[in-house]
Amino acid sequence: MSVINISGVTKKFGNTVALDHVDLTIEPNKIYGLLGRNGAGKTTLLNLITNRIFPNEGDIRIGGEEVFENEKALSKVFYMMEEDLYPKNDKVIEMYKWTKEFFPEFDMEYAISLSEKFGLNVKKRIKQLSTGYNSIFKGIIALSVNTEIVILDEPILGLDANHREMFYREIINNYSHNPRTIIISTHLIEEVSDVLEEAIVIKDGKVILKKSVEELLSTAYTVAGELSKVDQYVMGKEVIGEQVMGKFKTVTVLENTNKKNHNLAKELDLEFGKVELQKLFINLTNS
Ligand SMILES: Nc1ncnc2c1ncn2[C@@H]1O[C@H](COP(=O)(O)OP(=O)(O)OP(=O)(O)O)[C@@H](O)[C@H]1O
Repeated sequence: MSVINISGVTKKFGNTVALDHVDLTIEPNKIYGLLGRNGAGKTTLLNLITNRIFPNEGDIRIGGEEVFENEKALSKVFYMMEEDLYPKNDKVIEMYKWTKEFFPEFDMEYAISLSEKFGLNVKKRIKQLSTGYNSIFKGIIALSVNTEIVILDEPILGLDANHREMFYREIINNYSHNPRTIIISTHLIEEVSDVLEEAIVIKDGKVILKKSVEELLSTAYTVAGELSKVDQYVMGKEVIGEQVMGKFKTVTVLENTNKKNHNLAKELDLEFGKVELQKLFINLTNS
């Protein structure tokens, strides 16, 4: 069963092909990371899913129904956009009330308790919020809205390290109480990697990968130790990153670990480690 179904979708802006025959299935109750370099087509895809723009070709369905001017299908989705669309003169609390009118499942109590937790004064006007607090405000709405699908486009824009950590923890906490489909589009891949179950990588308007993060991380590993021994170890293997510090070297190898590798590493006194999602992403999207 899928909640979002995208088939053969192409979107052009003049001569720019922002999305090129994209097929994608989003399953229920998973946290997805939508990853891609600048201009890859992430926002275009999210705008298409939420019917803000229309494809030149292809079909987009939510819960089996076409999204085009379909209020019922679209009411299942909440889209936290990077853009700021809230009226600047209104107060945070007024925006919470306004959201509840459109999304009756909006949990006001939770929104207010989150505001306290993050130190967001709900009596402030939107225009008085700093960039970070503006993201917190939008993030709180997204977490409280209780739609079947929640889309977050760059949700941690301007947040300091503490607030980012708090926000990621809150996503997991929220999801464990109320599993649903969450799609997070972000550039801060390493930070969000523990939150994600599945990664979707877009490159030049095409979906080049859709895999569980666990599976993805098992496709590579790091190995570290004395420089010459590491060089000996990686002979004939595909290396996608390396770091040298004096006589010490760490490399990222693109392959599954196996017993043979483990034995060889042991012989050479090398240590295995986990690859970072960011490293794999760079390798996938670099060329
Ligand atoms: N309204 C528009 N008019 C013209 N070109 C557009 C428009 N929106 C997007 N594009 C182009 O489509 C391509 C995909 O853009 P999109 O905003 O979807 O990328 P993105 O992956 O969200 O990038 P970023 O990470 O930088 O936000 C880019 O080449 C962009 O310039």
